[in-house]
Amino acid sequence: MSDINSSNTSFAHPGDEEKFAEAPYTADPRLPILSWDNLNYDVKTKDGGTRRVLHDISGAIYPGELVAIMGASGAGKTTLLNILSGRVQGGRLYGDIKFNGNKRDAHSFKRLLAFVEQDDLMHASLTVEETLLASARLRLSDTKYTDEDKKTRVAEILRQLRLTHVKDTPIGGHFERGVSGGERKRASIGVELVTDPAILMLDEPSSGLDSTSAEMVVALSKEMSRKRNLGTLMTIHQPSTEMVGMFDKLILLSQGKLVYMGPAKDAVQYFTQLGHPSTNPNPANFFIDLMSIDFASDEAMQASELRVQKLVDAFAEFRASGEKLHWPTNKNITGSGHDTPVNGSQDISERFNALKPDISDEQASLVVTEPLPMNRWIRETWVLFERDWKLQLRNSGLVNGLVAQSLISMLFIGFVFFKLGNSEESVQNRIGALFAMVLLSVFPVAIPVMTMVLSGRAVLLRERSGGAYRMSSYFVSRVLSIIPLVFVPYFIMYIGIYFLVKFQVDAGKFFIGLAIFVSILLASLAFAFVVAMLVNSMEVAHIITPLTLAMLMLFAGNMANAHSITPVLRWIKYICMMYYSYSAFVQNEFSGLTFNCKEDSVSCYRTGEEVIAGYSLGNETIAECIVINLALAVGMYAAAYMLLRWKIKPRYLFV
Ligand SMILES: Nc1ncnc2c1ncn2[C@@H]1O[C@H](COP(=O)(O)OP(=O)(O)OP(=O)(O)O)[C@@H](O)[C@H]1O
Repeated sequence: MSDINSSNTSFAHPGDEEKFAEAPYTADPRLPILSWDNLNYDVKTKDGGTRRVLHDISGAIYPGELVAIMGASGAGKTTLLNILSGRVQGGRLYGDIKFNGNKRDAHSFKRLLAFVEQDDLMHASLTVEETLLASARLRLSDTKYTDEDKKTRVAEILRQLRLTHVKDTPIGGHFERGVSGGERKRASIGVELVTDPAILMLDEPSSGLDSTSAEMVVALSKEMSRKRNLGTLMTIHQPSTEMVGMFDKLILLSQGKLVYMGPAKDAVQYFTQLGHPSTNPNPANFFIDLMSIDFASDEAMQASELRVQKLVDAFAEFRASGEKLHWPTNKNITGSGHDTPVNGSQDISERFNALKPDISDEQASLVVTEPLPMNRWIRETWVLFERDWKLQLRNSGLVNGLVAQSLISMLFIGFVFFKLGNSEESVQNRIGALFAMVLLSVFPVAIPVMTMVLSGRAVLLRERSGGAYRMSSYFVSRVLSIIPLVFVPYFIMYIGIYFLVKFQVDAGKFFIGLAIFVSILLASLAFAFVVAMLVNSMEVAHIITPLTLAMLMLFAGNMANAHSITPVLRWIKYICMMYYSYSAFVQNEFSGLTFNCKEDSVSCYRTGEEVIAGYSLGNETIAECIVINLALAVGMYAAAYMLLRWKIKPRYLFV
């Protein structure tokens, strides 16, 4: 393949030449933006063998054209799209893929690829405009674009995708009403298009949409391909006749083999020439019927397998011997009718031969395809913080839940242990109130925070695979945006409980208690992050979190005496944030207190120091307890971050 002449670089937006001058791709319509040759993909079977899922697939896509991958269920459409987008994991991949005529560089390829997943993974409570703007702010360079430029670009994309009228409507999701399915899909496309990609790939963009919305998505994809000179590739299950008419090229797959790749409008005629005249007014249904395996009986299966194999062989022969077999029309390969400067007499086999790469049967290497970050860390973190903060405030269930639970807990504890005084009974009540405070700073904090962090995982995966930001920016912004959300209602709870219960009226003790409270809240949040990063399933997380916390609670020093725990398990208290905060709370509150024991009392603590010693809670000073709790929190945040990096760094097969 010829080298790309940089002078051919085309600019997506007139007037933006300066900004796009560094675009590392050309959009010369005579040269394929992506070509692939002899792709073979094997997966492991349960019996330890291998199964070939894709067989010798070759093809190419040119700038400005819209190509559909079609085939029956299990034909290999998604696998091919994943391989071409550099998203396939596991198995063995052989062959060659070239981007712009050259071997792909994982980082720059990902930057120039817009991949729209089948599920529209966006934050439900952000509006359409906010969603696109966040994508633009994160994925466009600040040195090239001002914030105004980014807003202008988003407005332009909204207009092109016919989304301006719903720009202030939330995306919506399972539990909240938002834009329609078709609008959501178009918003997903917009999120990817803000970066000016060279290639747009869409996995089943019509799934779940009514026919009108599906047609609009395909029509807009075509319009975008033309206007922006994008090579657009989509998998599609059973498009309508109108949709088939919009595609420039079709890639027809059956059982992982290529049955046809060429102009969409010539496909019916091609099969007619092979002795299979169309039997269905919808060409897509005709192709699927022709390529499907009939499992009704052994005979039907053999007959259909034979038919498919003949089609595969015929297409291979067609490509190999282009001298004899020509396309029914002499138009260029794209068949798009747009101004493609391709020699009109050139036949398809020549075009395919022109794509022959110099390397073949190359086995894929495993790479971590992380595009390089676009902006400074601090800016990226700030954009993410702003978005997370907005998302959290709009999560009324979470905000109201945290406020309600802190107020209810405050009133409940406050009035159960109201005005403790210094009676003999007040010792038990004080102990109970302090332990309740510890429990309330752990369970009701860790569980909702873990749920919130885990529920954002799908969007994180999508954004990370597009290289929208650094993992550290995500982590820091997530932690920082959650802290005030939890701390504000819990501070109110602390103050309320302190004065209702009437702990020692002493400013020093009040603020030391507050410091202990902060340390346990930080540790609880860190614990929630560890669980959210450790597991993938919400169900498992909801079992693990309360179970682990309930186990740790046994070591907090209230239920079991810290000194008398079975030696083999005693070490657990040293990693138990509840133990340190409870110990610190008890020392802070009881030191300096005296109690009025009844005359006939036999087991009355006379001083607070006796209580601290009786519960074996004075081993570490208050300062040590706070420092250890903070160290535990830092350790857990570090562990959560390492887990995040490990989990969200999928190793893709890349050729
Ligand atoms: N990693 C894998 N392990 C095992 N089998 C796999 C793997 N990847 C793909 N396959 C198999 O390859 C075949 C093609 O799968 P693929 O998902 O690409 O089909 P598809 O044409 O997209 O189907 P559908 O339209 O139903 O989504 C299927 O039989 C699938 O089970």
